[in-house]
Amino acid sequence: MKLLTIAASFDQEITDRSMDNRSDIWRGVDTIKARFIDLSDRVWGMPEVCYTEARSAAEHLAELRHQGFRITENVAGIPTAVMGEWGEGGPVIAFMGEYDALPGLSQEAGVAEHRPVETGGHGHGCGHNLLGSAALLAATAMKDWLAENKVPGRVRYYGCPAEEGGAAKAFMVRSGAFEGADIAITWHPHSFWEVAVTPSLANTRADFIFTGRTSHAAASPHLGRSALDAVELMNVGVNYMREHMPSDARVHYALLDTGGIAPNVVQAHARVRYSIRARDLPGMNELVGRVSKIAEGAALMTETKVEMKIISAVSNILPNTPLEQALHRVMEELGPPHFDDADKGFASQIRATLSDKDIASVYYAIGMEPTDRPLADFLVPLDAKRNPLVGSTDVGDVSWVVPTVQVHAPTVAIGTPFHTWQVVAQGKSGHAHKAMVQAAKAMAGIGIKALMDPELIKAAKADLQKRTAKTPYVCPLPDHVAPPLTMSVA
Ligand SMILES: Nc1ccc(C(=O)N[C@@H](CCC(=O)O)C(=O)O)cc1
Repeated sequence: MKLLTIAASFDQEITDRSMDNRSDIWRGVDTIKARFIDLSDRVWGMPEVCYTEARSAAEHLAELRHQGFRITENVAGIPTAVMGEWGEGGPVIAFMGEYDALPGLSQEAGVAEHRPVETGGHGHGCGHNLLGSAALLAATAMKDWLAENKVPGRVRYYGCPAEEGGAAKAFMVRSGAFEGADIAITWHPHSFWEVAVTPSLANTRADFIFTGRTSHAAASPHLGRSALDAVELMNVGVNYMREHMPSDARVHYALLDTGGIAPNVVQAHARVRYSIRARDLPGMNELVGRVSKIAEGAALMTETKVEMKIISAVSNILPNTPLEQALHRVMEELGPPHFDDADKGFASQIRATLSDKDIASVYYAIGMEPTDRPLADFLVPLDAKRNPLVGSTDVGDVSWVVPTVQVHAPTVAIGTPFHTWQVVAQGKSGHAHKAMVQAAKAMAGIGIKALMDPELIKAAKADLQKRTAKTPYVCPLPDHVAPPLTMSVA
């Protein structure tokens, strides 16, 4: 902490001192950022999907050890989940990182054309290489600041695997891993520089496993009962349900087992995975019930048997107004990343691979008319007239038990759709590195603000209390469901 030279009034003193804290911590981020940019690039180069992030988690663990955090491995019984804590007493500020990749998105870095490194290989199509590394950078800068200024307080870094479909944070919340945290801070790569205020959908992934009876499809079709027919009928039934569900609900499916490759063998087994999403848990549970009735109907029609197996589930995100407002002020003070001509040049090449609709769609989400800028150089107003187009995230479950806030930082050319090769291609770019450092500064900035201002933590907790008073958190994971550690290898 700097000694104060100008202090016109007590209020002024508080403001000036907290400004000083933030500029100190931002300098701290700059001092150590190179290690974390390297970490992000290394994780980019070892893309590992859903619960198989052994090397990526080991990289994060090694950095936590190097920085002197107290380590908890195997969080919630998940081998690729890790937690580090540093400090004593005071409030507990939690930073959450991710490092899982996506299947099928292998792509070279730094080129503006689709060029897989390895056909069918994985890739960081959601930018989680940057996500985990910048969250660890923020946690480390905060730890250094606490050490230097001898301020009581604890900082935690949660290394969270399997955000893409594995709901790791929901399992971690269920196991009590977030107990004791006063606030939770994270970020996500994005087109824009803003406080993340868009809601997310509660989401359950469930497999419907049909069993029939095999038979010769020409000689004795009347003796066979087709599990594949049942899957087809179930999908038709669900497609008819669509008209009669809330317009913001989403239901989609993937065929995991179609029963074999021979049309002349009646398919005795088939499996379809559903993702069933709604704006809140009661809405989602109702839809899960309806989809499961349709599955039973399909089994009845085909004289097959059906078993429903929940794979994972996440809650919707609860906003936190005091934290969002405080973070917005921090991001205003900090400003967007400063991109240079090389950054803008590469982003313009990526932009040329996008359609006008891709670009219009992200501007529509923040209620703005499209511009020609390749990269975001402005802060989206907190009260922008948003038209959110939303997915789901396991950050949702954390937000129900700990006041949570998230940064969006512009790691990609404006309009880049996520889960595409273009995100992977930009994952080690100059603009992604600058945006990840800026995200770390915003996270460390709000972290230090909360740590030094007990009123902010109190207000954040009161906001959470108010939002959950009538609808307490009920974990969407049934008790018997364990983390689906082998879901991506099955
Ligand atoms: N800031 C973001 C957070 C999540 C996602 C995302 O694509 N999540 C997946 C994961 C879904 C889940 O966890 O249930 C999805 O919506 O399909 C994208 C941006």
